[in-house]
Amino acid sequence: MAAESEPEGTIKINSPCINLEKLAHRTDYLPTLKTYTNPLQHNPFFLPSGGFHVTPTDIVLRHIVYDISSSSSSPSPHLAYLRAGPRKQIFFDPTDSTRAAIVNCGGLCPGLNTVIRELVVGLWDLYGLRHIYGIQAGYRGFYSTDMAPLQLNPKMVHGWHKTGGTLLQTSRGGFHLQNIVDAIQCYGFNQVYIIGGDGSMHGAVKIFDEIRRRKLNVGVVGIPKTVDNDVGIINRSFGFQTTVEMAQEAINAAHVEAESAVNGIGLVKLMGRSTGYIALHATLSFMQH
Ligand SMILES: Nc1ncnc2c1ncn2[C@@H]1O[C@H](COP(=O)(O)OP(=O)(O)OP(=O)(O)O)[C@@H](O)[C@H]1O
Ligand SMILES: O=P(O)(O)OC[C@H]1O[C@](O)(CO)[C@@H](O)[C@@H]1O
Repeated sequence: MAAESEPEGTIKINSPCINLEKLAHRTDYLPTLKTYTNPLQHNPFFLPSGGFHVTPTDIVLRHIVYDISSSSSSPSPHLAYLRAGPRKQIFFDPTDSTRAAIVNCGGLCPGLNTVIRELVVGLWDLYGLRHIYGIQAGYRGFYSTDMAPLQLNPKMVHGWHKTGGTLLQTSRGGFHLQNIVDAIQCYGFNQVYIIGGDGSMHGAVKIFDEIRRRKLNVGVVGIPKTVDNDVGIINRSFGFQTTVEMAQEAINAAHVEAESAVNGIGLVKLMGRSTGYIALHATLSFMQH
């Protein structure tokens, strides 16, 4: 595969075998966007070793298992995605005016507070950001007059990973595209991190489309949240493991009851939507007969 980088972040692939999924980027409509050296290079607590940085030619294949004798199970060209991870050059000035917003929407999932905390600590300590805001109660928190964004810093989120639920609160509904993008513009946010399920991600795409239409210098990041672990292109969704552990406790309790009764049967109903990974993993790891 021959690949040629244009500005950092965009890439031209010359391979009939790889079909790289196009990722919308601000350079599509802001071609002269300035780049900056990633501050991780100079962080005294973080020394990136060789091969640490992800380059524009790093990809992830959609399918990793193929039968090369069968044309039907070997899609051609192979679908691939750009790999996420730290780049040597970044498109935000970390020391200056960059303002980040974090929002979570939809239902609860174990680990939400941990993800928010890690984002805040990572942005603050590793990238040097000093303007990080938590949007309260989902999408409506961008524009609701009674819920101003919360200014976050590592001290404030110190113990958040020990608390369940989400300390930013969450909600469904309230997706008003123009109000949300107006608020992003008004608060001067340049980075918007959206933690949510499929509904939230549909919203994230619409938000980026509107940001592109207005030609704003704002990056939108979708962080998939599903307790069901039903997103095929990631290894494991956060919260899934905790859910499996809790499910095992329920199975264990039902098992004890069933064994203590004559002809006893324990029945445990688990969530998991159409995939059943929670039931599968909890049952396999319990393995009592
Ligand atoms: N198609 C869509 N376009 C824009 N916004 C959407 C869309 N679907 C849902 N949303 C918005 O995204 C937010 C979360 O959606 P939803 O309640 O469906 O949860 P979710 O993100 O799918 O998470 P969960 O898996 O927990 O249900 C809501 O504010 C909702 O209004
Ligand atoms: O509220 P609904 O549409 O019944 O969704 C329930 C589903 O939501 C989840 O709790 C989380 O996606 C699934 O495990 C469950 O099947």
